[in-house]
Amino acid sequence: MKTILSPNRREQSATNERGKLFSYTIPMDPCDLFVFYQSQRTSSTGQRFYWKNSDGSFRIVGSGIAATFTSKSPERRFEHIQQQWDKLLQDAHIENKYDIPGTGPLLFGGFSFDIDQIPADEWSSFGDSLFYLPEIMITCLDEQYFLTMNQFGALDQREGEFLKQWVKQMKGKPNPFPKLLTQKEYDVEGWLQSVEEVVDELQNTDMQKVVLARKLQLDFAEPLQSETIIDQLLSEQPSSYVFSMEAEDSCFLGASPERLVEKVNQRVLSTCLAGSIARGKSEQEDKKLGNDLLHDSKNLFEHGLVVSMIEDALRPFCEELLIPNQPNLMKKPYIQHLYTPVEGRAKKESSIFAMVQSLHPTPALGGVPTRPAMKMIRDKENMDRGFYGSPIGWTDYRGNGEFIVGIRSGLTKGSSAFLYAGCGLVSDSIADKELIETRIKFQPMLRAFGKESL
Ligand SMILES: C=C(O[C@@H]1C=C(C(=O)O)C=C[C@H]1O)C(=O)O
Ligand SMILES: [Mg+2]
Repeated sequence: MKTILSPNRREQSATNERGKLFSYTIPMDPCDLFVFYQSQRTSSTGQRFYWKNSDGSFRIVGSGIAATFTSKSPERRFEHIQQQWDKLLQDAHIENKYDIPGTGPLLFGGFSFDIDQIPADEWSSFGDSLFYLPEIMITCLDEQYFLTMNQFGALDQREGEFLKQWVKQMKGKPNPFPKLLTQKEYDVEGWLQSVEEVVDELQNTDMQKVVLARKLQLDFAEPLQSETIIDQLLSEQPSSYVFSMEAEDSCFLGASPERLVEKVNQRVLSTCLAGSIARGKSEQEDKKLGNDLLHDSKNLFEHGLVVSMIEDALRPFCEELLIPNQPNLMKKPYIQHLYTPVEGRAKKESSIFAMVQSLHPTPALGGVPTRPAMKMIRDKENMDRGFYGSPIGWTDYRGNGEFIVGIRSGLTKGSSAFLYAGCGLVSDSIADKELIETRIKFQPMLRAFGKESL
């Protein structure tokens, strides 16, 4: 069980009990949220986050931490975060005239993949659950911009006006990458062996799917700056979610194609994503590969398990749920996936945290049945996934929010980076093919770190 909280963090958690929250939202002129993130390097490194949704219509950036939320009880972490959040909001003073999701007090953060895995040093700043209420936040929805400030103790509203003027003048370019010293692909032979062992279990037991991941380590000559990597992700993966969350000297970041759940008012969206194939070099080859994927029984099975689980997990929270019978293709640079969109109408009382809890982990990252698959991953993967493959996202004080699955992602810590990629194993998986699939999935993050390929 993990109980990693630095003294610093514990102190910040205590601010939750420090008094009344004052939150104040004002509209502002258009600005570049990423430039704002960069500009906060000196004042707020380790306390920033960035988020862009897949079509770019919604972006948020946060800087400075007004309060940190963690949970002392890993088994009840989803409820605990929710309870602390509700308590803080109960007597908060909120001035927000705008009915815009993602404005006003908002929590940004995520949960680790598996509370029972032995924690790795590199994830020590994240723990089992970590959420921030930012001091300063800029929200952009459909090109409307808002500034939110959160503080314990009364706020001087003139500060907001001052900030707005200051943001207008910001410019900047991220620093170039430091020199790459070494690159380590962890025990490939051992991983292939684990795949064989898992496939053997899948052939001889009731287990149907297990997702096995692996990691790469890159060591640089100097500490990494998260903006250098986000800048690359924003230009190279424009149709994915791009996210970053800093914690002390670490940053979890990535460009994920996979929405776990979005809730705005009563509208619920989720994504079933599993089953993969490379992109073609020509349009014709690309079409052929896509078509092969749409008809491949191994991939369709891998995908179908995700669809049924998501359906079962969301059904109790929704009055209505719409799920197409056949998957589509989702094409991203380097990879194409089988994709089934899910749409629903939430019951009035359904909370996004409860939905996240019931969805995590879907068989896109865990397996079927969930518990034995999780144990298999714990035993065979030989690593701590940390926040990789986990829910990461935001929720506002009105209960709107969105969480994605933190894949195509990596962690920076000081001058090191750890990249993660996995694949869904079923009974007819072939180890070498699955290895190639993980190589393709590493590609976007490797590029974001300035590398062409493995
Ligand atoms: C596990 C990852 O991706 C997941 C696994 C997939 C697969 O095995 O086909 C496809 C999409 C994701 O749900 C990853 O990118 O690391
Ligand atoms: Mg796969």
